Amino acid sequence: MTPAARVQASIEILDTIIDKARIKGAPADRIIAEWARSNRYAGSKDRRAVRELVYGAIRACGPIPDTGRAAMLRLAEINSEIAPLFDGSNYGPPAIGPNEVPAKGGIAHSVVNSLLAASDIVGAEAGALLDRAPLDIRINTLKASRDTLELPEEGEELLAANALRYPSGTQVEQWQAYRDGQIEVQDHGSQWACAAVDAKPGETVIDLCAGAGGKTLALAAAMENRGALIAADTDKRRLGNLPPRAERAGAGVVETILLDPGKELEILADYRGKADAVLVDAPCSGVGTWRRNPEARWRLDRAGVTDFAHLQSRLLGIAAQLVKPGGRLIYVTCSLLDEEGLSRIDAFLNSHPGWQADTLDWPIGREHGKGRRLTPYHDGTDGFFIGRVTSPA
Ligand SMILES: C[S@@+](CC[C@H](N)C(=O)[O-])C[C@H]1O[C@@H](n2cnc3c(N)ncnc32)[C@H](O)[C@@H]1O
Repeated sequence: MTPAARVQASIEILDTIIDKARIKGAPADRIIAEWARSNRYAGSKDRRAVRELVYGAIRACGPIPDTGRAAMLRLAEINSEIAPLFDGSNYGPPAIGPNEVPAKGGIAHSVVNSLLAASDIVGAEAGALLDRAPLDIRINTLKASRDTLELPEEGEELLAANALRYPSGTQVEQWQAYRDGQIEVQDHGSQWACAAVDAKPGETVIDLCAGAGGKTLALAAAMENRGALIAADTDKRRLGNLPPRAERAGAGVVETILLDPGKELEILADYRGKADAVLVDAPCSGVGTWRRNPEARWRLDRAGVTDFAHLQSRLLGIAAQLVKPGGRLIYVTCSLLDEEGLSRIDAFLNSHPGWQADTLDWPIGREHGKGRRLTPYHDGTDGFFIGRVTSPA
């Protein structure tokens, strides 16, 4: 593909991403993958270049743009190599007209900007939400040790016990250590979220919103594969990805349980009042992961945040019934909106007398309400709110 053809392909992909974002349909990643599948003439360099252009344009636009072309024109405003490629060549985009208006820049649309500001995410804190995320790995102590593991490239040592950082785009999936399950890709902040669970060998731990098990696998390693580790989720497709990952990681302690929305406690009845720890890695607006999914901000609205807050409180209520007396409930959200973070813990403590918030005294993040906040700007991690509460003994 010529550079101009790559720009035109990116514009068309952006059109689809914009349409789907409006109806909360398929995410950008899936749309790009689908384009690559149905355009086999695009080689690996083309695919990489198109991906860069698409994500560059998404990051450059604040509110949702009207069209893919307007989004690309916005990128052209900050990247001088793009405008000359609007050259009207075969397969390239038509020349830029005198009255064409690029999409707006900024962080997001005004409603989201005010939600962020209300949670004190402004200025550089807000800007860093759109940085490119580095690639963090966790050394899987079920199969390797930090002292002896040899990797093809030297990573930056991070604060979490088994974390290393590589530049964005490092192809760790091609390393033998990855194929052997000795390392997992996991954001440094997510590793700290798992540390908050403080899972120990022999305990009964429930990962109530396990998804594909990003955090479950870290819990299995902390438990040294001993005890009971239940990975539950309502999403069959996501949960279905966990068993092969657990097998690769040697995490034999993991048991998956598919939940029915609204009947979670019925399905988990055997564990009522039995768990030493329950992790609620709640569904959320994902503000803290915009570095990876920058188009997620085009899907976010006021009503969506309110819906998430209701679901988060409901899940906390379910989790509380699974925790044994004196046990721990860990609440994690990758949103930085207080309504989805510190307010949920405050509401929980108000409605659950006798429960106590624990202090997470860590060398990373900052105290935030009755929990801890990690942000891309302050900590170089995805954005997280992490809170831990202990049930009355
Ligand atoms: C933030 S994601 C979890 C990510 C996962 N823990 C990880 O580290 O990869 C939230 C998950 O909550 C799940 N979820 C949504 N509603 C739920 C419910 N009622 N009960 C349990 N899980 C639910 C979603 O399917 C989604 O996988």
